[in-house]
Amino acid sequence: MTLFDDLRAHRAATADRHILDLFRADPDRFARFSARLDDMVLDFSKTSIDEAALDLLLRLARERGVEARRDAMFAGERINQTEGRAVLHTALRNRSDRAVTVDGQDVTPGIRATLERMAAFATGIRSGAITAPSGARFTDVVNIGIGGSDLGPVMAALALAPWHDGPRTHFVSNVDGAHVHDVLKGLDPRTTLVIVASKTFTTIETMTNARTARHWVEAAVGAAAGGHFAALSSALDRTAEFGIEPDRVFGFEDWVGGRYSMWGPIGLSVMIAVGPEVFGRFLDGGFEMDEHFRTAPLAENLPVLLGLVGIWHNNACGYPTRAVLPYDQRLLRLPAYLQQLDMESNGKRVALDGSPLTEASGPVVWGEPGTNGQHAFYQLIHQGTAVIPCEFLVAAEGHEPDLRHQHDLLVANCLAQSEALLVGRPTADNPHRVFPGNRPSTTLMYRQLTPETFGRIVALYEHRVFVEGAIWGINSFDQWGVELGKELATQMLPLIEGKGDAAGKDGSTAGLLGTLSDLRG
Ligand SMILES: O=P(O)(O)OC[C@H]1O[C@H](O)[C@H](O)[C@@H](O)[C@@H]1O
Repeated sequence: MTLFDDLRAHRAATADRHILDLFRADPDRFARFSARLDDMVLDFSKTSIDEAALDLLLRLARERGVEARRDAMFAGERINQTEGRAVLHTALRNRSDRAVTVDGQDVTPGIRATLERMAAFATGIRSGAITAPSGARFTDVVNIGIGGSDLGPVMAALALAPWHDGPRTHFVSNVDGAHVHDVLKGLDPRTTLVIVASKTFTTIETMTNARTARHWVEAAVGAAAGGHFAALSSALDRTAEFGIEPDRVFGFEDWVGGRYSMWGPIGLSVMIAVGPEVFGRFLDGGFEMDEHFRTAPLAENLPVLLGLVGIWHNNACGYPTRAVLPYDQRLLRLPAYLQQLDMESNGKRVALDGSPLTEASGPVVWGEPGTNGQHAFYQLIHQGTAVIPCEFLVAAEGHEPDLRHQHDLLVANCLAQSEALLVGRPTADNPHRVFPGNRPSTTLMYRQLTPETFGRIVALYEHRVFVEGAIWGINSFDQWGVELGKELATQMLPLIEGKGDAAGKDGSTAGLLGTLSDLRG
């Protein structure tokens, strides 16, 4: 019997019990099954986790070595074994005097120097001291990147909108020409700064969009186009090859994973939008969560507890998905961001040693902001046959004092939804109107979506993914599963261009290639 088996046995023995019974039996349940970091509270009392389950989960975390692995990460050990790399995105937001070493070398001075260069550049663009070669002020910034070089900055630009006082920011990610076309269509190349964001500087979508943007700028300003470009990458040889001036290149090391990279140079577009000071407050928030994760006892540790809730729902209850439901419009892109963070990190089928996993790993993560989701898919959450654990996020205060009544309505809806999921309406004269209730949710409540809070939220989820990955014994920091599609796309392109032969392709693919050529005439 493993602890996973014990958890399942405990779940089976208590499956008929209503979560409301847990509240009846324990008036302190909310206090006992919630945790706090400053003005942020994680409530997981509306789940079926009881004292015995929590004990087992905490034992599991210890048995699976979560603490040792966490310490190894912060110590700069090469815990990303399949790529032979350290995992040190936390170093990007290390606001302390502590050295962070990789192979005996303190990486902090390099990180600080890059951050200062970013700040000088961002300040220059914002003040107009750095202009286009013509002397024109940059009014718009276009970040071209995809995956980890896009989702974080896109999410942050919206989350930090109340602090946005710099040039307008735009994002191009999809290789679909519609994306770059539609974004550039509304802009003036003479006053646009293009930031090419790519850790590897080989990603075909980004390189293709970057070349398109280059032609667009060149058509307007000719040889001065170089002065409209900057690059964010860990491949400095390739940025030079692309023709980007070295003083416009902001580098980072291979121990920053793409989906963990928004804290450093990949965040430049955000820093230009909100300024280095506000960006620094975002880093402060991330650092605060790091310190908490490193030092708080497991039973009070927010990322650990959120991870254990995930393990309970996935491995003990067998719920294969979880919904992230921010009642915070400015977290609109959090679910998309988490889809990469969580599913690319923990969507794995083998353990660190290559042996097949015997436990289910990364669940499907999905969601939309409330209240919009309520008018779309909540029907299934309340009355569908699948149980979907819901993760609500909500701020006590909005940023629009004049619209306090709307914020009150927002918060009322958030609390009403978790209450409805819990309590349900089990008896009704019409079965179509029955709400079974007893459906689990967590709520993360914070005072306000400040830059610090936003940093804490992102770091909370990063470490939650870490905790779950450590418990499953997988490498959360590689992503081999994205490679095959890339390779096949490269091989497919000549066939799409009508230059190759579909012999050897499976019947469906050959059929679709035939259809494509028919449709194209
Ligand atoms: O930043 P880049 O090197 O361009 O990579 C962009 C993205 O593409 C890859 O396919 C990976 O799956 C992602 O983890 C990465 O964030």
